[in-house]
Amino acid sequence: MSEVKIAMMGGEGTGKSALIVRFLTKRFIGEYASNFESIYNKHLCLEGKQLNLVIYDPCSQSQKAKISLTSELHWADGFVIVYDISDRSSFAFAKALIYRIREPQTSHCKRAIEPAVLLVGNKQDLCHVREVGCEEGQKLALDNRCQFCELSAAEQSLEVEMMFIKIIKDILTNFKVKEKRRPSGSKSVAKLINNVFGKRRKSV
Ligand SMILES: Nc1nc2c(ncn2[C@@H]2O[C@H](COP(=O)(O)OP(=O)(O)OP(=O)(O)O)[C@@H](O)[C@H]2O)c(=O)[nH]1
Repeated sequence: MSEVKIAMMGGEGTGKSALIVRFLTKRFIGEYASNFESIYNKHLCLEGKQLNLVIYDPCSQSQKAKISLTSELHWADGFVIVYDISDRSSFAFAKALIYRIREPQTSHCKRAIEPAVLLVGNKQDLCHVREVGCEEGQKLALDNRCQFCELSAAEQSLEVEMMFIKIIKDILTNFKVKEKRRPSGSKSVAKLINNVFGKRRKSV
């Protein structure tokens, strides 16, 4: 069974826990504990495949502490970066996180394939006090090879589900690309070994 690991990142109070709880339980409860980090597990079947989904929800901490992302970059297959459309500073922080994930030095951490990233503008129900335009989110995502959506954890259960499905599908596509690359690599190693031992056998 494939394991899919997602890290939820973003500024304080942007709705990371609310999105996870909405996805897992279809409920919005309003207040969520934020003084400890959590790992959620869910079994699901997608496109006929059984998956074990693991979601990491960090505890509330200073933005400076969160920006390093070192352990998350080693651990996660994909990131959901959340900002609050009614809070411009949370968008600036989302941007910093995306730049950190996409910076070239980061790629050596874990992979030859860059992680899937989905940028989420949450709290769309607060559009009357909007500080970040939808097109700004779209542009940030497009410029940095991320998916994008705007939604409301408070009001939109289906959209939240679709958002998680979207990032999971992107991660599965990355797994397939990795899988395709592996056999050709091992084939060339096998060929090399054969050549060496083949030659030796001949000379005996
Ligand atoms: N209006 C509105 N409020 C929301 C929405 N999503 C979350 N909230 C509220 O925003 C506040 C913070 O939500 P959390 O889910 O705790 O946010 P978080 O990002 O996990 O917070 P930290 O762990 O402290 O960083 C709570 O009061 C939620 O009820 C939304 O879609 N609309």
